[in-house]
Amino acid sequence: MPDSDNVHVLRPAARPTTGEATSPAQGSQAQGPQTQGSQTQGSQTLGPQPQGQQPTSPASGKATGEPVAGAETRPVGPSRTYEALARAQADFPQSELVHFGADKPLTLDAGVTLSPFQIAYQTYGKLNADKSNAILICHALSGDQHAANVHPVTGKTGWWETLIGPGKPIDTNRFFVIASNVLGGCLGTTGPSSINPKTGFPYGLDLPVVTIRDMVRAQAMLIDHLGIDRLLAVVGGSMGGMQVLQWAVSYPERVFAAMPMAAAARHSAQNIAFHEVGRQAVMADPDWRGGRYLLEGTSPRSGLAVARMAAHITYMSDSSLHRKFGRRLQDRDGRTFSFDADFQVESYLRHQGEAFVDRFDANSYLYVTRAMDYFDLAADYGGVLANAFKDTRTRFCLVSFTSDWLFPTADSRAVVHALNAAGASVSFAEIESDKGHDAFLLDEPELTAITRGFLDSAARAVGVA
Ligand SMILES: CC(=O)SCCNC(=O)CCNC(=O)[C@H](O)C(C)(C)COP(=O)(O)OP(=O)(O)OC[C@H]1O[C@@H](n2cnc3c(N)ncnc32)[C@H](O)[C@@H]1OP(=O)(O)O
Ligand SMILES: N[C@@H](CCO)C(=O)O
Repeated sequence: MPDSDNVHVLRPAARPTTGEATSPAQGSQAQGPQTQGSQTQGSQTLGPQPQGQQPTSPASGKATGEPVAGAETRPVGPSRTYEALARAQADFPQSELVHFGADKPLTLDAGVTLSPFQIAYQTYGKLNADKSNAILICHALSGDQHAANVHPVTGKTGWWETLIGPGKPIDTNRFFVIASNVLGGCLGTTGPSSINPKTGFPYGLDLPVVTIRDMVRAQAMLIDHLGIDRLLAVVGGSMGGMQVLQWAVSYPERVFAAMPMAAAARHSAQNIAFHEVGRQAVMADPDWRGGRYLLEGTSPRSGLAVARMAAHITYMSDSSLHRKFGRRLQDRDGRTFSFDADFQVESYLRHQGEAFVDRFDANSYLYVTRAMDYFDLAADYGGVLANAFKDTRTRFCLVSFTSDWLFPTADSRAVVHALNAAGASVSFAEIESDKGHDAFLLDEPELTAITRGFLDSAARAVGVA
């Protein structure tokens, strides 16, 4: 497809040297993107490498792999290696990359424009001749574009391989599946750890605050770039579900089918409160340095890990925590009468915190949680959600989980009621599960069946073989 002078399709891999670091997933980009018609123009270096990509701080010589207090730590070396690899992805992702130049600024809800900016994305399957089989996948808070391939930093399988792949409900033999990293993220789409071309250093807090609508605007530019007028479906969970709803409202004519899971039309006061706790944990870490840790060669690992530990509890349910761990002790016969991780659940949370810090940027955590907090779909429609969906012809399928107390069924039901009031085509399933909010990421047979059925029906309706 034609690229304007200021839109460059970039390929991965002009990655900066990270000392002795080797990728746990080196060479493991499992399914090469198959965007039809893209022109590869090589990679582009946008500026000096952030100092934070070095395994140790050049400023202080201090190791960047500080553990959570008292945690059963992973060795500092490997953590630093993972973190350095993750940081390299911010500007040089192992993904398809589109760079929007000065002629394609992104207008943000904050009232400013962002230009230039880039979007990192993965595709799976092939776009058909009439471009009617494209499905956009929207990821959740800490997700990324690696929905169905081995992750370049962690070496783990894609986060939605339960649903995406050949013969799976989001069938890559039939559909052209696109997954992009959100604006404000840290895996290659412009975010706070990206190089600010005006200064040559990472944006940090100089990046404007972004919203879910901004994320969706940026995705629409990617979809334009791919030459796709209408998406067969937009699918996502949690923050991904917020993006799905925003797509249906912002671009109703471009979304044939929409499938928001474990989502809501606005972030609740309780959820904003949880996010604020997490942000305060990050900002209270002395190594956060007012958001300038990449420049100063530090890393707010403890703060971000604590933020993730607290958040992770909200992604599970009381019964799933009980089922997994109960009151069992971690590798010991009795209590130690100390503050070590005596309980398995403590050890588990510490592990989740540490693992998160290895792959996610602390400032991105601030930006992405903020975007979720600001989300309120009805706000621009006089507080009447049904008006946001007025005259929509998109067909919807909403999914919630019985044990999700973060985005409870009532939130999805409110969207369904609004869609009913707007006369929209909508189906809704509340799935019985004890796995809490993150159930949408797990192998849930009912979710698999519903997703398959809904997408098959959409495909039939538009004549996708
Ligand atoms: C949404 C997106 O778009 S992408 C982002 C999605 N990914 C995440 O959110 C990652 C963090 N979230 C999770 O791990 C979520 O619980 C899930 C839903 C994704 C995975 O759930 P499950 O498959 O049930 O995994 P579980 O919660 O048991 O965690 C397994 C991990 O805990 C570790 N673990 C389990 N018990 C313990 C313990 N007692 N002590 C220390 N670690 C432990 C396991 O070793 C495993 O580690 P690994 O992930 O590094 O291999
Ligand atoms: N656990 C998922 C869902 C959170 O809403 C994530 O971290 O993105």
